[in-house]
Amino acid sequence: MTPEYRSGESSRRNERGRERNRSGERKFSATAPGERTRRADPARLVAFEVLRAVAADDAYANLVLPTSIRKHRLGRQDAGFATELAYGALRGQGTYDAILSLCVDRPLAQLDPAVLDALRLGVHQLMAMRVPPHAALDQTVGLARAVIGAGPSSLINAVLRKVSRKSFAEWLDMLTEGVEDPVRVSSLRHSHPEWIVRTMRQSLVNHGRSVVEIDDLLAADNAAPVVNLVALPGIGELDEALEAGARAGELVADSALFAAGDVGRLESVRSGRIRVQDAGSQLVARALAAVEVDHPPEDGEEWLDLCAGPGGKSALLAAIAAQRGYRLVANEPAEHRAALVRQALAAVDPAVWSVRVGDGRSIGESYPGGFDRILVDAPCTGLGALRRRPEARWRRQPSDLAELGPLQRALLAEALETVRPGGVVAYVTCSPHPAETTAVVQDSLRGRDGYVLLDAGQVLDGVSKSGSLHAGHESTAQLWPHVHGTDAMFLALIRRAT
Ligand SMILES: C[S@@+](CC[C@H](N)C(=O)[O-])C[C@H]1O[C@@H](n2cnc3c(N)ncnc32)[C@H](O)[C@@H]1O
Repeated sequence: MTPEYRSGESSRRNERGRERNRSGERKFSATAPGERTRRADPARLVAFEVLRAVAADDAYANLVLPTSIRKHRLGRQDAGFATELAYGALRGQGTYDAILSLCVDRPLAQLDPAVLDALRLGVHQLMAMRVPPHAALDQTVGLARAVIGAGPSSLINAVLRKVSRKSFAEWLDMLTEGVEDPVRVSSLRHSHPEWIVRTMRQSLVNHGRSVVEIDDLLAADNAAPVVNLVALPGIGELDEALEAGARAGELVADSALFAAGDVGRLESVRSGRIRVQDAGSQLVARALAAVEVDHPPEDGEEWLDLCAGPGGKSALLAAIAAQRGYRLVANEPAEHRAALVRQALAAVDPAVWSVRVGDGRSIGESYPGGFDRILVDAPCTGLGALRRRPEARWRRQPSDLAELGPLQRALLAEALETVRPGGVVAYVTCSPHPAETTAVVQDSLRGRDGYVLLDAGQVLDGVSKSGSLHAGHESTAQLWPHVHGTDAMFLALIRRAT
């Protein structure tokens, strides 16, 4: 069935895409579901398309969403509403399904997957978006009628009515009443799979923090991250972004936080002089650039980004290298990602950098002279960036860790062999999981003489604005979303003795 679009709805949305004029009272339409709207509100249709593409085609929400927003020509407010709805429903899926299980008369697995996605969208509007209940019901039924058919209208209407009878806090209390396992409680309250909750508890302790922080950490995963910007040193200025409403970043130099809409409207961003990059990524790249190298070559250092795609850290490193008269090789095995690296580096003098397309595990063969600084930003589970990838928590499996472990160790081993005496390797992941952070570093250094673990926390402090991040623990460093407002980046710095 071809969806029809309804105008006017968007005029009730405010700047952040939230709906205005919500009264405390729960009102429902007096009209029977079969007689109500058969049209899909374009913003809700976009959110529905995103959920369907994620579930049915294994798509990434952050890639599908902009395409769908463009296809349906959403304005800024509607785009904000669609983003909050799609991302919120995906992040909240675990908790929302638990609520729905208490309101549907059969196992959720027996529902048409499209109906289940429509219900999740309805629940998110009711529980987290302050959409008036009658609008959430009417619009979800209208969406379902337009894109799925009339069949499930009554079911959707009845289920969402049940959901709307309690507040989110009341549902959470009901779901967790009598549950003694703290992992299960956190999983239900913060919509994370139990294995990830367990992993995060272990990660906090492993990196010298307390397990009582777990709820703050999981809650931080559920908050939309503010867009972080970096002005490439010597190339970009933040003026335009600041004039457009950005505020200077508190963690690291040349950074800003931009919460004023589409960052693509800034010319400095379009030209690549300013880039979107999490402050944690900025900090770890700057830490590698800041640490001392023993006996640096007189004709300038050679730097390597071993796992460069899509090129965020390469761009920052290359800009710093350019300021110092150094050179950077950015290596990436996937051709399409190598193309993104070239794009990311385009604003930096091309005499400074080159891109190699190849497996990092054998890079030493191509560069027998080695490098003075090597960044190993290893392929990892990305468990430290769940707030950025709303569906990732449901897709990742504990078995991913076992698969990635040998690759992470092989890449770090190759970097340790390829770094020049006196040079430094930075091992970085956007995951705090001990299996891909400290265990990889310890295994790689075991039995290998002549390598020293530097105090990464101290080096990070040195490149931070405050001078005191409290990220270090036993020589390595771990940033956290709930503490630093960054992705959970891990950093180890290893120097090869001269
Ligand atoms: C975490 S990402 C790097 C992010 C990047 N440093 C940035 O800041 O934009 C890991 C990258 O490693 C690449 N990779 C996977 N296998 C690799 C290998 N064998 N050698 C080198 N890189 C590899 C992936 O394609 C991916 O682009």
